[in-house]
Amino acid sequence: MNIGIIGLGSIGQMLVKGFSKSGVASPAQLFVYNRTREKSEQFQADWPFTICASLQDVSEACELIFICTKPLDLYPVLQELAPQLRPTQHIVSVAAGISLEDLTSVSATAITKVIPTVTSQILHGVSLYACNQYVSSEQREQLLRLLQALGKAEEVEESVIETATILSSSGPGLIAGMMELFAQAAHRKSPELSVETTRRLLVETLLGTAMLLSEEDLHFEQLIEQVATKGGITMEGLNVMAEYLPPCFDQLFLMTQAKHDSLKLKTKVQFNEN
Ligand SMILES: NC(=O)C1=CN([C@@H]2O[C@H](COP(=O)(O)OP(=O)(O)OC[C@H]3O[C@@H](n4cnc5c(N)ncnc54)[C@H](O)[C@@H]3O)[C@@H](O)[C@H]2O)C=CC1
Ligand SMILES: O=C(O)[C@@H]1CCC=N1
Repeated sequence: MNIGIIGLGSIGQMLVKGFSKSGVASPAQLFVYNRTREKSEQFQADWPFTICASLQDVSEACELIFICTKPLDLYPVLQELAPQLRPTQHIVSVAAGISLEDLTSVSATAITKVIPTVTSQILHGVSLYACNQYVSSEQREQLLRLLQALGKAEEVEESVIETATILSSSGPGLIAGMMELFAQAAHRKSPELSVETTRRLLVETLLGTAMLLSEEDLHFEQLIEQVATKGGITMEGLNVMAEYLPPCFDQLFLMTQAKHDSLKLKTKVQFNEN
């Protein structure tokens, strides 16, 4: 099956790499359209997909089409595609903050909302997904096979997709942000340890931690028990985090939800005005 990718930014590129590296689809099966063609040409050197000259070219060639533009650039793309869609085609929107209801209002055809993650370029991470009522079981299976090649796939209700997005999709950026603050604090305490060194120590620690949790199927609490010797040092750090981090994470969810909501308002205007 040919797969269309519209928008070759972080997520479009992740899909090209992930599908190709996993072998679930070869570059020959990928048809890419990006607003600026040069970007596609540069990327094509490593991943020999087909560059399309228009949305129509993608639509003619592909049964499954991922729209990977930024949320505010999605409406015009879907609006142009809608009249030419065949009943067998399946559209995937990866835009955070655009509801299936709004998407389906433009085209009463098979549409799935997928919230991917950049970590899927190395075939790890979770893709969240929710399908509309027009997606057939065969289309769902086909998509699931692709998403599972990128890591794990988890079907979620739209009512919780925005909270889950912060964990699985914003997560890599947020974790990197936390690690940078951790690295900087270590350097402030011991300036003779360069920030490069503190970062390097943390990356390896992050990798080992994730692998241990996953391979031994440990809960966070079980790992904490292994590390934090009773009456020892780690417990002091855990106590500080227990005091200061819950309000920080509550605020993080508050602010990211507010951003989701304002994005939804802006995109809803586009969908309702037309
Ligand atoms: N970056 C991430 O980790 C995640 C992003 N998303 C969603 O993925 C979407 C894309 O995000 P990014 O890849 O980060 O953005 P990006 O800005 O890196 O990429 C967007 C791409 O779309 C292209 N584009 C814009 N209008 C176009 C059009 N009319 N036709 C063809 N191409 C067009 C741009 O040239 C650009 O290459 C967003 O809707 C975002 O909400 C979802 C989950 C994770
Ligand atoms: O930051 C963003 O808007 C996108 C959606 C989730 C992850 N990245």
